[in-house]
Amino acid sequence: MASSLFSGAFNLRVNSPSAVGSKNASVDSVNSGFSTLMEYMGKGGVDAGDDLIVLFAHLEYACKKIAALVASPFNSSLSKNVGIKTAGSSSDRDKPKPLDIVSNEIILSSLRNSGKVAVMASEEDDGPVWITDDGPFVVVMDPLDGSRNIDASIPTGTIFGIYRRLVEIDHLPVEEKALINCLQSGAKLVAAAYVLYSSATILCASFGSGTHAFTLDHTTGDFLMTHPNINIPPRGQIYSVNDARYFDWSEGLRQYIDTIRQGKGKHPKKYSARYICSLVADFHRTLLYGGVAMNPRDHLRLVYEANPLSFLVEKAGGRGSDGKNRILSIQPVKLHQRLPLFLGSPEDIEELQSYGDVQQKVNPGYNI
Ligand SMILES: O=P(O)(O)OC[C@H]1O[C@](O)(COP(=O)(O)O)[C@@H](O)[C@@H]1O
Repeated sequence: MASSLFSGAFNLRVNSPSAVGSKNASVDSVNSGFSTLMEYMGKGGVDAGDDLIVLFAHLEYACKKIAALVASPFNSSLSKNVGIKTAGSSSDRDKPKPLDIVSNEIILSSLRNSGKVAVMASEEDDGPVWITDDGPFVVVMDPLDGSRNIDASIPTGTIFGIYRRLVEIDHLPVEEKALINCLQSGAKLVAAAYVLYSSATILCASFGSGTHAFTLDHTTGDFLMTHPNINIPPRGQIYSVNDARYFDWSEGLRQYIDTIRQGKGKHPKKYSARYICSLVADFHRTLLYGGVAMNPRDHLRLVYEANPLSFLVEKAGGRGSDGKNRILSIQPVKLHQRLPLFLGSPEDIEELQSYGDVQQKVNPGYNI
């Protein structure tokens, strides 16, 4: 009984108008069955190419391991890096590592095993890691965003951006070409994805045509397409920001938030606030329900967070902005460059930007 209910729910999804009315005709054939991420990437779907399929198979594997790790009863000692020594050991090597470091290692090992990655840059590392000379791809990533919330079992996420290796600079010294490859503008992304570790584990990806979400089926280990061709609502009714910073905000941002809270903006409805303080979770909700998710101070990273998420929101019909400029048009100059970030529905972002001065100028450091 339970299993027929379960498959019934799946069939509903398969036959839903959004699944049938997909933008990409070749994807329709896949949507006629409940497709996995791998099937979708294959020839019957988006035809992402063998190299990218192999890479994603490895990323999938790494993220399933991270999903298990964040849900593990043993993760609280990992997340605190409290230095519990295992019996009989005395060296630092045996100390538990924080979850974001463990996640970084899991993904790096998968990228190495894929054989498809020339260079990887991670929010957790000081500089890029050169992996293999002939790898066709460059991967930039935040291995475990929101990990400061993990002790309270609040959702976390992994973010990836994937570029092609710049073959024209293959002759440069490794350090130089590694950095240049990782500093490509977001407009050159060939794919981006995030994985949300929450009540469900969801992998949301774009390979350039549409943004699609796949939910991990724990019974088979497959990521099943549950949200084909996500279209962010043109306008939402939710704003997502750390409100406690109100008195550090610029005048424009205060006015904007005051206006939409009271239902006096272009949308004559009072907005509601939602803020998980976990970027992937706040972004995922925004993608599905619309509105705007923002961090107006120089905090989030252009390379690892802003670019991949802007790529995904744009492919879903939304916008990614630093308050003034389109994120994907900003040329990164530093690997760990930080900036204000506003992601969301096109009409909400346009209205927000019309207030001009929405970036937070002061960043006093909030130790929480
Ligand atoms: O403290 P703020 O400005 O609300 O920032 C919260 C944001 O910072 C993050 O925790 C990422 O910051 P870290 O990379 O320092 O962990 C996001 O998940 C979240 O959206």
